[in-house]
Amino acid sequence: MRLPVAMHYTERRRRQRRQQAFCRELARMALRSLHQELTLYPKPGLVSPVDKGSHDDMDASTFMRSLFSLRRYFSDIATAGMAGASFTELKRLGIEAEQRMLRATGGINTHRGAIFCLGMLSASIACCRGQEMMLSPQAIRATLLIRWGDALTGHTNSKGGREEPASHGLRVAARHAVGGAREEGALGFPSVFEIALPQLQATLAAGRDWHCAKTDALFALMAHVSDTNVYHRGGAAGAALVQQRSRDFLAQGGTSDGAWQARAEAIHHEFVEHRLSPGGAADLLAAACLIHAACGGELAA
Ligand SMILES: CC(C)(COP(=O)(O)OP(=O)(O)OC[C@H]1O[C@@H](n2cnc3c(N)ncnc32)[C@H](O[C@H]2O[C@H](COP(=O)(O)OP(=O)(O)OP(=O)(O)O)[C@@H](O)[C@H]2O)[C@@H]1O)[C@@H](O)C(=O)NCCC(=O)NCCS
Ligand SMILES: Nc1ncnc2[nH]cnc12
Repeated sequence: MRLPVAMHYTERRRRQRRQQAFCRELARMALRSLHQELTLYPKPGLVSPVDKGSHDDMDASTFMRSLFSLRRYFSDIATAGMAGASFTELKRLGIEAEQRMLRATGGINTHRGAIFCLGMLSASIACCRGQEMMLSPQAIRATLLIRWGDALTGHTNSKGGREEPASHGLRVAARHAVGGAREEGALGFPSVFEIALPQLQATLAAGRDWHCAKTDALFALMAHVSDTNVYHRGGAAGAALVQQRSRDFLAQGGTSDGAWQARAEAIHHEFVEHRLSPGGAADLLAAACLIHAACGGELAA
């Protein structure tokens, strides 16, 4: 039986409202995930409410201003992703968000990696939802690669295109042959899905709390990721130090060891001494929190 036209219209409007509400909720999750990363301490070399880590031009309030400037962005990119927008459209939203972030922070780059990483993942989560798929890490990653994988690979290969000013990431990639954020995206964020998320889940499954889970996940990321921010500040020697300290921390049991807090704090001070800042790993931790939350996990306070 055919529904009357008015009923079709009402049903369509209801569905549209539900989808808009989902995109707004997803944007809130993305912001909460970034906040979850910011408030974590000890966090080697990184900014937290306790101190400025290895940075002298930004503190936690700079990050909070940046975070507020991204409110509309996450909801816009989710809406675009739900509608199956092209990568060109997502990139336009990403570039606008970068500009708003830089205005909010007085020109300091707080969240460029996060705009890219959590932005693409938000688009993918919303796209899954738009197709009424069950939200799972596998579905979100597969959707990202099917929809935008080719374009993300193109984005990696367009390194140094004339329209882009040479970023720290591009310079480091050329000098040290490391992939960085672009390669992460092109491969469907393996560090989020294969490193950080399983580590978050393993620590929680072992009965430790959310704070421990985030800490272990951050150390797992620092042990594995080629973080262009670390190379930019510390070169290959700095990157080797970050990986070694992180592997040692995990080999001693991570947060299952009674003295983990003191050990993490000592590594924090050592990184600050060397001016090292694993900002890429911090962004990827926030991305893993977002996937955890979108798939039904709790983001504890
Ligand atoms: C794809 C882009 C992200 C461009 O990346 P590019 O390769 O050109 O490099 P950068 O501009 O340097 O930015 C990359 C940022 O990504 C983070 N990152 C690093 N390594 C990884 C990694 N392996 N995986 C994932 N993410 C990674 C990292 O971000 C954090 O560090 C930031 C501070 O960086 P920076 O300003 O360089 O360093 P400072 O120490 O502060 O410098 P000084 O004190 O010396 O001045 C901090 O913001 C963290 O976020 C890298 O910085 C992207 O820019 C792009 O293409 N944008 C266009 C928009 C777009 O395409 N969007 C797509 C749809 S959303
Ligand atoms: N907490 C933090 N400190 C420094 N750089 C970062 N990039 C992303 N999060 C960061």
